[in-house]
Amino acid sequence: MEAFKVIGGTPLQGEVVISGAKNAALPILMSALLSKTPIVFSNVPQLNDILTTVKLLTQLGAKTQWLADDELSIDASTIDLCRAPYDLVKTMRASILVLGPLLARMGHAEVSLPGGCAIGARPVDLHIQGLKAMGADIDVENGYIVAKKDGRLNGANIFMDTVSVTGTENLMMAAALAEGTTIIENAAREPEIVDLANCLISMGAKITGAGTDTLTIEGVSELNGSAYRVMPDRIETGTFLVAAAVTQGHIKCLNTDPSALEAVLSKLQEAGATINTGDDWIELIMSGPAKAVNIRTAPHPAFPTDMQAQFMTMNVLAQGTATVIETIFENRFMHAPELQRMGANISLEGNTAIVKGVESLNGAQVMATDLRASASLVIAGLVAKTPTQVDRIYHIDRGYLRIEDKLQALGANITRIQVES
Ligand SMILES: CC(=O)N[C@H]1[C@@H](OP(=O)(O)OP(=O)(O)OC[C@H]2O[C@@H](n3ccc(=O)[nH]c3=O)[C@H](O)[C@@H]2O)O[C@H](CO)[C@@H](O)[C@@H]1O
Ligand SMILES: C=C(OP(=O)(O)O)C(=O)O
Repeated sequence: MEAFKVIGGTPLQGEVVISGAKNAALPILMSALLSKTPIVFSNVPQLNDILTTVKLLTQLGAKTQWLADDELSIDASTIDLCRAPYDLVKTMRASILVLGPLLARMGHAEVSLPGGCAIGARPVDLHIQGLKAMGADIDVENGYIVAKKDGRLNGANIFMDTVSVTGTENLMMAAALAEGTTIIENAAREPEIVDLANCLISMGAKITGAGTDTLTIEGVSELNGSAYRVMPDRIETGTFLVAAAVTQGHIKCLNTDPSALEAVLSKLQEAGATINTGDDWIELIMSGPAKAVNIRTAPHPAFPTDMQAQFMTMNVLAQGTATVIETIFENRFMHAPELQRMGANISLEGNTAIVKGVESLNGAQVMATDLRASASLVIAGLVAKTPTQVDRIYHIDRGYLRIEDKLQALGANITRIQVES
């Protein structure tokens, strides 16, 4: 098994090129299932989750080909299978995103129920309810969601009880090929929703309201894509900015989009960072210890849950005491006990963490439990007084492209090592 060995003490300095967004690329690549023509996607990060997606699309009968490191061609004109099997879904929950497109295109989809994961139960009831409202007949059989519809799905008025990112994406993709108009209320407003909508529109879909809480989708009978460029990864960007802030460094993130990171940038400024931005870059300068900042996660445009763990590490070493409230996932504090093993002062009560800043952390052997928790532990390692080993980094490889290469280029001492499993 692989782990990271991190030797702390060097402020991050220099420039880092941000990759395409995992959470935008996943639904966008799945949307190729709706197109009768081949599409070339660019700015696609070759992350483990993306490779799983390519495997899934290939199993369904699509032809996929990497044309360059970050350029992928998908031809789904030939899909012939409608089943996403458990062995793929269990490694990547986002496989649920084939449900809407397959049902809309083929009138039939079988997708393994994802089950829970380290950060919470994560049900998919809203995906199912929305598709039922569009006329689908859906049952759960032997752990699989089995969905059928004779003819096209029907447009429907759908109110989502809880704001769900992939739920909104699944329904938006299904509605794009439905007969009639679908209105999704209380829709997610994340930038990745806007990116998916733009991709679908480039394929001929009629969608308005992306980025607001009401989406209107007028179904069309056929979609034909040609090319689409995935947006930059706002969470990778935020992670590098926090790493630079914690190490009191000075970095510039290139190929990114500051407008997708407003809540994160404003919290970094509150912590004492100087932030400069251009159209596609963000510079951060931190010349002293961070000030503690309170965080409350909530759907976009509020502070993203995917940045909570990284900010917890910043607060662990900050001046003062911070309250961190996680409102999206019921078990997303798994990094806290690992940070405590490095000397952090954190007390947990339900969905609230009280973090009292300490002067320094000691290195330790710690275990990554999920994607962003792993990032928070790597950041802690970058400033710990003694070496840190972060185990189970297959979590981090799901969402960060060559993170050790990018951190090394900024001056960090981090290496990938083999350890006994
Ligand atoms: C691939 C991807 O884009 N992943 C992101 C997506 O996950 P994902 O789309 O899975 O997260 P959701 O937005 O659906 O989850 C938000 C909340 O809604 C609940 N819920 C969701 C669906 C449902 O049918 N029923 C239900 O109760 C969830 O348990 C959770 O409490 O959004 C999350 C919230 O911003 C991010 O942390 C993930 O990085
Ligand atoms: C939770 C995340 O991803 P996923 O929904 O793929 O588990 C994440 O990107 O932080």
